[in-house]
Amino acid sequence: MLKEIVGGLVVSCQALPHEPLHSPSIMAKLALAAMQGGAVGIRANTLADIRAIKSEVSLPVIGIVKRDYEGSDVFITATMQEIDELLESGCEMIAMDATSRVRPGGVTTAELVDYCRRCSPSVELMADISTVEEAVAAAALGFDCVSTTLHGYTAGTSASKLYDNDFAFLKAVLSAVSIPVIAEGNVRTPDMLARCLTLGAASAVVGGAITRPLEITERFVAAIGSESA
Ligand SMILES: CC(=O)N[C@H](C=O)[C@@H](O)[C@H](O)[C@H](O)COP(=O)(O)O
Repeated sequence: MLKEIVGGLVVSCQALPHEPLHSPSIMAKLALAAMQGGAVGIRANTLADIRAIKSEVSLPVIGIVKRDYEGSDVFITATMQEIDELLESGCEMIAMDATSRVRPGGVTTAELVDYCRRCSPSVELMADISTVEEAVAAAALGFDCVSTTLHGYTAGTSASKLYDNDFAFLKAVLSAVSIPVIAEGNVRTPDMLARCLTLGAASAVVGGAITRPLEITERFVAAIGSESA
């Protein structure tokens, strides 16, 4: 999959149960629109959504399963159960939380990588990281690529956004690891996407700015009146 997405745009098609577009068939249509618009890959959540997307588009899919567990902040592909669901989905790449946080049940990220490699060696693995140290650790564990997905979404990084200081975090990760780095998280405009690729990101994943109309509407509404202020 990595080869197919280098230099291109991956569109994340996700809607959680509390979101208006929550539905596998809607995610499949969003993926179709993304493909027709020129996306080279899709990122999607849950076995049901991935199945629906795969029946609608031919693009490779980065699969995740978001599930909350008591006693752990890890929610993106946290345990072997989620890995099993993704292996069943036929996705070409599995993304999992690769932060330094403790996983549910005490399973380690290294054990999950090992499990994926044994069960399905052809499925590529993406490490969703939040810090440079986690990116370095993920490369050492044998992940095929790292994604900046969780930068800004952990207790230690919540004050930061990927685009701060002209993508300073992305630059730091790019200089720290030799495996491909994917820019993901708050890439909100075409100019931002272009900047990430110019800086050396292998690809970028864009979600909300394309597939979450509620978020897009809120941004427009927030601008009302701001010109005169
Ligand atoms: C932090 C987290 O849960 N990120 C999730 C990871 O799959 C998705 O909710 C994001 O939409 C995705 O990372 C793309 O980011 P953005 O929607 O900002 O372009």
